[in-house]
Amino acid sequence: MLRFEQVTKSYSGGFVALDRVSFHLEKGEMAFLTGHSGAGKSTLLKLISLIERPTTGKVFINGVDLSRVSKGQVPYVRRDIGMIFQNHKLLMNHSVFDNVALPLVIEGFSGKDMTKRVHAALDKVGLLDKVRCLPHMLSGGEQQRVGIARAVVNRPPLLLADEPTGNLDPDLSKDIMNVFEAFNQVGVSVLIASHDLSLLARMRYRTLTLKNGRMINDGLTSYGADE
Ligand SMILES: Nc1ncnc2c1ncn2[C@@H]1O[C@H](COP(=O)(O)OP(=O)(O)OP(=O)(O)O)[C@@H](O)[C@H]1O
Repeated sequence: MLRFEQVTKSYSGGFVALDRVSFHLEKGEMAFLTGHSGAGKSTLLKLISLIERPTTGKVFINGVDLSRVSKGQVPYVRRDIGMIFQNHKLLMNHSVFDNVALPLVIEGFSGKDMTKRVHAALDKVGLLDKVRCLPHMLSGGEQQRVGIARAVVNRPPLLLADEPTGNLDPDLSKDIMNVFEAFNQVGVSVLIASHDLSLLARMRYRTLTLKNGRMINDGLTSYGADE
């Protein structure tokens, strides 16, 4: 599904944010990406979503070499990726429906087709009853779930989340993780960047650990939260 081969990313000025990183995320796999602040987590996600390009090395999604993807083809690659952010970037003066529908509007959907898909996505995150609300009428956890519904509304095979539980208390974080697990159980590949070590330890998924841009660990978490 997703493969990094010896990927290095230097930003202008020469700072090396990622240093020869290699890993493979299988189709239908769920994994965490962790590491200290500045370790390179967001940079790694940006290389997958083509916000940034590697300095050297290659990134593949479903066998497609992203270095061969031209600027004009970027939107087509992004269709296969659902992105979820910590601050969920909702349009605050638009309804929950409009926020979730946005990716479909961009793709040219309208009418019943669009409504059906938006309702299905909101149903999956448990927010069908909030469809007419404005985001400010929702709690932080609910707003995050709207962000997830928007990310999955065009049914991408890969979900990327950057600190999706950053502002949430442990119970709400667990709710959000349950939503990701439910998508994973129907075959969606999921990669979640998080520095919440206790959450990672509770979840017991494969964890990729970055330190100063190097991948220093790839395996089950061993933070020992509930041993
Ligand atoms: N556009 C940029 N130009 C120059 N340096 C950058 C740029 N983006 C990130 N960096 C640097 O690259 C390093 C890695 O940043 P990145 O955002 O990937 O880290 P992170 O692990 O996601 O950190 P955090 O957990 O704090 O979000 C940092 O030292 C950062 O300052």
